[in-house]
Amino acid sequence: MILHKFKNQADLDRAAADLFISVVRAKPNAVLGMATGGTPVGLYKEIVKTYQQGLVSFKEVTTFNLDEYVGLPVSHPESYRSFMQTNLFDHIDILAENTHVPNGNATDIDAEGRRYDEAIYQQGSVDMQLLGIGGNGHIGFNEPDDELSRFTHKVTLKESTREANKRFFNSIDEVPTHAITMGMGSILHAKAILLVVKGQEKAEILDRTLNGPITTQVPASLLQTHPRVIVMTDCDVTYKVSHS
Ligand SMILES: N[C@@H]1[C@@H](O)[C@H](O)[C@@H](COP(=O)(O)O)O[C@@H]1O
Repeated sequence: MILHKFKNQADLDRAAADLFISVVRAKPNAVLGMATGGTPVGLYKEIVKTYQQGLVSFKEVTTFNLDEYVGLPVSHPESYRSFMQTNLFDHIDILAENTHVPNGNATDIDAEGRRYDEAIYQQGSVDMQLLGIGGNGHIGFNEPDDELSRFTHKVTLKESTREANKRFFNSIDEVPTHAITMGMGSILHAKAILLVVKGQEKAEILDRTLNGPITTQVPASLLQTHPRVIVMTDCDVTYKVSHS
């Protein structure tokens, strides 16, 4: 892993946006893995700014989002499809048919998971996967557990995750109880991964991600096994590169 620390979130957002933009400039038909939550909002704003300056085009880009709530109408402002439209897709020249978000309203969620993985694998692999991290170490919606799933699948959200996400809803009762998420295998299949972690309250889970044992109880710790992970953060953490 490579750890980049930033003094403020504005610099972090710009650097993260620049990394994604550099991928698209090098490969105009790049496949990008997208994330939702509070963390990527600023970096999506920076990408939109650069697009509006005419410095990058997304006409040939394909995107795959990590996850979606189960049972929330797509038109709900907090569906991850709505989030992506509002924060990014509506403001750039990406083709609608090239943007993929799992369908959380599919009648057969298992079949939807298989369809989603096949769509990713048809593209070869994701060139650059963006990740945030949950307070409990989840990535996508892969929650801590004794076992983790390889493929896109349905998950029951932990109460701590629903609590963390209730700030986007009127009350906890409105936060869905289930989601569909890319599995750990689909995520780790990406050629490169950018993990963005903001806020000192996530310093401890980031430390466990970087330096702790590789464990399914901290799904993000599996990133230690991937050869090309860049971490951008404003947290006060260190990356221990040896046992000493
Ligand atoms: N499923 C998403 C994750 O993809 C996200 O990285 C994480 C952290 O969210 P935030 O950036 O709002 O802290 O939780 C959400 O529930």
